Amino acid sequence: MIDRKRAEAAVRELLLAVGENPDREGLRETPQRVARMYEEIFAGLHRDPADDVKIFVEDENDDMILIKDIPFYSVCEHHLLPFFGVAHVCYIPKGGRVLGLSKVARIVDGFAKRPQLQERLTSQIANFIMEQADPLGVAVVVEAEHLCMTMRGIRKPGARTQTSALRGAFKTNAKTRAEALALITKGALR
Ligand SMILES: Nc1nc2c(ncn2[C@@H]2O[C@H](COP(=O)(O)OP(=O)(O)OP(=O)(O)O)[C@@H](O)[C@H]2O)c(=O)[nH]1
Ligand SMILES: [Zn+2]
Repeated sequence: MIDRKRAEAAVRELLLAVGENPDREGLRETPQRVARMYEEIFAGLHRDPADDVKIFVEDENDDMILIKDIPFYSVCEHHLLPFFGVAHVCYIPKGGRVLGLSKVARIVDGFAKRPQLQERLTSQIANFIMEQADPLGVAVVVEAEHLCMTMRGIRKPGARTQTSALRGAFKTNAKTRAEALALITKGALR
């Protein structure tokens, strides 16, 4: 669990360090509030993503399944600023084993709610689905905007980073990969 008291003390210390007065009216409850917020936005550190898995066996279904535009909010581990966007998760079930649709979004959330790197978020989702559902393949594409690149530093608002992780058939079979990437990037479902 997150050590709330320690987080509160650290936020108070940070306010002092930046030259603020943590005892002024508007800031008095801020350390508690921020500590509570960290419990929420870093909840994935203390949850087993396997708890979010539910698998159904669906008649030897081996057709591609794409869950598109799953919104997520994460925190970049370099600056502790948000990065956010959408994840697209595509997989081909094996032996009819399909994941509950909402569970895919829960898996994305669980890995997003930690100090993260976009590349690691992308590969963790793909690896986890491979381990848990043992599908023929998984393709995960994540598109995000990083506040550390837009509100500070290089300041390039609108710059978006796209990362992908391909496993199984999506890695080995160019046609399967092209089909998935076309569905994802062309917005066939929009
Ligand atoms: N690969 C990758 N880089 C990231 C991610 N989030 C932030 N970064 C980058 O991490 C790098 C950290 O660079 P540093 O030079 O250590 O930090 P900095 O001086 O604050 O860098 P600037 O952002 O360029 O001002 C920056 O280039 C960020 O854009 C991510 O999810 N993946
Ligand atoms: Zn950053």
